[in-house]
Amino acid sequence: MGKKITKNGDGSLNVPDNPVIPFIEGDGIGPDIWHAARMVMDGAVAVAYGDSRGIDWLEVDAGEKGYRRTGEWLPDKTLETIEAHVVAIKGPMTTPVGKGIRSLNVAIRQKLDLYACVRPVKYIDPVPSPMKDPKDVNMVVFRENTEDLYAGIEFESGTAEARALIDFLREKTGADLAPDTGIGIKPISPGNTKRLVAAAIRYALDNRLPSVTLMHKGNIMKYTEGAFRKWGYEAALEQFGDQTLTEAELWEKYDGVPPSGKVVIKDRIADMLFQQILLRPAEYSVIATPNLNGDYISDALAAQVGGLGMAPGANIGDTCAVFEATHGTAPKYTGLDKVNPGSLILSGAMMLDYMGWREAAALIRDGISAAIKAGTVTYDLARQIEGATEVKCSEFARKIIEKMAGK
Ligand SMILES: NC(=O)C1=CN([C@@H]2O[C@H](COP(=O)(O)OP(=O)(O)OC[C@H]3O[C@@H](n4cnc5c(N)ncnc54)[C@H](OP(=O)(O)O)[C@@H]3O)[C@@H](O)[C@H]2O)C=CC1
Ligand SMILES: O=C(O)CCC(=O)C(=O)O
Ligand SMILES: [Mg+2]
Repeated sequence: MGKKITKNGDGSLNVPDNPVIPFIEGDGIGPDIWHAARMVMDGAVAVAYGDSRGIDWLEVDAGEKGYRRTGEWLPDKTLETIEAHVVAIKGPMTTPVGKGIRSLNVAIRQKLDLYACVRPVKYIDPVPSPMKDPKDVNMVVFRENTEDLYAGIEFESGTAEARALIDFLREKTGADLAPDTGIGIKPISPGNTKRLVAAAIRYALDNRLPSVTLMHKGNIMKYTEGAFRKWGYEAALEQFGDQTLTEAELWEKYDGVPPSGKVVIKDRIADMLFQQILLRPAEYSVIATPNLNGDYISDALAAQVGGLGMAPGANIGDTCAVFEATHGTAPKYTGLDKVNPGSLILSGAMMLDYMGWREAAALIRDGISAAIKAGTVTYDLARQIEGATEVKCSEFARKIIEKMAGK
């Protein structure tokens, strides 16, 4: 029987050889990619450690399958179980557009205070890419995960609450809003900004990365996105004064050549950054940004290195972490065993790294690369690689396992 992972006061983990890891299968393509990812993670652990280590998977209820089983979309027990086991992994869950339940994915992040959404974007040779030089794309998005327009504070057009807010805004600001305006609130706070930016800087320092870019639209939204920029620089100065410098200091004191061991903190306005990640990707490394910007830029960056099928991610807080792909449920492919499981498999590799099982994580990354080099790929890559053989989601997983085993 498996044992729980536990966390020490300094944030380090105690990982038993047979950890219990909760998982949520997810909706839409969730079951297909989950089964593929589980197979690959188990395969990697077996190749790396033989019988001495193994994961004891524990399914927890959430989403459509959870609702069918319990009558609840996200039972409290699921959140308690994830928190108690410190590390978990999930497939994507459906959020209806313009009506119905709020996002369960977002609820997990908010309720467990998983404040950093970490999405590494790195080119894996030989994945097809629309970039001239895809190897220059090597960024990690640190997306604030608990507030911003994602907080879900909204007032529907025509409701008494929306009208009261419109009257309040007219009185306080003179804003002349149409009486049937719908309203969404964008909360951004210093505490949540600073802990996110601090996590991004710590990551850059630990991984010897050159810069952290604060991405914002602070010229237009001065007291939310503009404040994010201000608080980001403050966090750098207050918590990492000796280890960081601004772009201005870089030029004034170091003639543009960063001194070793220091991270350059810079900022860019969001729309402009979207063109720079295409035209000058080598200039960006870690990107720290509010929730909605982070949502947009992570899918755009995924496209630059092969698409959403290859885009992993993690939601990390002080007490626990939940790993998940960047993409959603891709409903038109439900049950077809067709899509690329690479994103969830690479999220699994991130999870194994987080647990300190680095050998298994490395095997997964090498195995994916080898399977793609062999030209056996799912539809999304097959349609871009001349002469490739299209395989199913589960077949791609088996090919990765074969490659990990050296076949
Ligand atoms: N964290 C989560 O759980 C998330 C959940 N969602 C939810 O998912 C649902 C659908 O969202 P939608 O906007 O369609 O975005 P999706 O990310 O689900 O899919 C959009 C398109 O991206 C491509 N794609 C996505 N995943 C893969 C994969 N594994 N392999 C290959 N291609 C892939 C497909 O492109 P093509 O058509 O070109 O083949 C697909 O049609 C919504 O309810 C949304 O709220 C969305 C994002 C995150
Ligand atoms: O929760 C959802 O349905 C969508 C969330 C999303 O797109 C994301 O977190 O990247
Ligand atoms: Mg998204």
